[in-house]
Amino acid sequence: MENLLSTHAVTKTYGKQDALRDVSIHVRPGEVYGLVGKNGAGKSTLFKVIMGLAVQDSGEVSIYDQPSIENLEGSQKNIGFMYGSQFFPYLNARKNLTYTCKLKGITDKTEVDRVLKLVELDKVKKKVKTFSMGMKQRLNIANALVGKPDLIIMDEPINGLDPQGIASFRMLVQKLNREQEITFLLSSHILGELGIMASRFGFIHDGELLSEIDQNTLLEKTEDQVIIKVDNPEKAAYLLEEQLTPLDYVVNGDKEIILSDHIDETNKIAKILVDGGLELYKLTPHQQTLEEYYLSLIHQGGQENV
Ligand SMILES: Nc1ncnc2c1ncn2[C@@H]1O[C@H](COP(=O)(O)OP(=O)(O)OP(=O)(O)O)[C@@H](O)[C@H]1O
Repeated sequence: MENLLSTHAVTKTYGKQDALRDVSIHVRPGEVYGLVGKNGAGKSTLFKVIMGLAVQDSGEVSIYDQPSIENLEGSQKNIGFMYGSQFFPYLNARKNLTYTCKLKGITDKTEVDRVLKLVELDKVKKKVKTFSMGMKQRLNIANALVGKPDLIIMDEPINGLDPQGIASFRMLVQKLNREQEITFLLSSHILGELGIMASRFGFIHDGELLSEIDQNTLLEKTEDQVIIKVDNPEKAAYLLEEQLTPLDYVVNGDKEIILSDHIDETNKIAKILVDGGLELYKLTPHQQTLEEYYLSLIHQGGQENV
């Protein structure tokens, strides 16, 4: 089995609005897959289609490489979905999850304890209404874990968490992925965090999947660069173009020159600029971030799939 979950050319429109256009993603067993896209990119719509909560206009969803429509109910038991679950505030975690078991038809009396232990809420007795955001998030995960799914899907799971909550969430996902062999499909527009959590990425923009790429390839593609800040960027660009060829650079919104080649020649670059009478404020090596990579993909209109 190559893919635990895949979509094939899924298209969905709301009136005249294209929410998804020919979106094909491939989530392999054992991955933490990060679906990256800004607000309105189509992430939630894709998840709703996968879960059967919205109906696509065309295209297919496959679970274990089988079209899910043939065995929708059976297939979806393998998926835990976290989409802003609502809990009973006046009940504790255990009672809320007992209710989830009832809804899912799970009769095993040890299931609630098993999932509460996995998220370290087994000793907590208080009502859910007194939970912190981080605790609610762990309860959300426990809720998705009920019934031992192979895949957990979470839409914007780190929204609203503080930095400490985000770090604990990341560690919990990585622990469940490693120790319980659970595959995760997560979406986020907080790219820095997703960048260190996921092992593969799908980049979605305006309803289209621009690229699918694994962590190692992403590292190769997020190029090393040099950032230069001077008093006169136009003159600096002219001097550098004159003396370093070929030269690949852009000027960002802060009027900094971002060089993608000649990055090992910082001494030479400094000399060209200073000899040219420029005031040099900054000359620093820089590794492109996931966010910058995403923006460059949007700029190029997207291409490769790896
Ligand atoms: N029920 C709906 N009716 C009409 N338009 C919708 C509906 N749901 C989503 N859309 C539109 O479809 C597009 C994709 O929305 P979607 O919610 O999937 O994006 P998203 O990437 O999840 O963003 P966000 O994080 O802001 O929810 C947007 O332009 C949105 O306005």
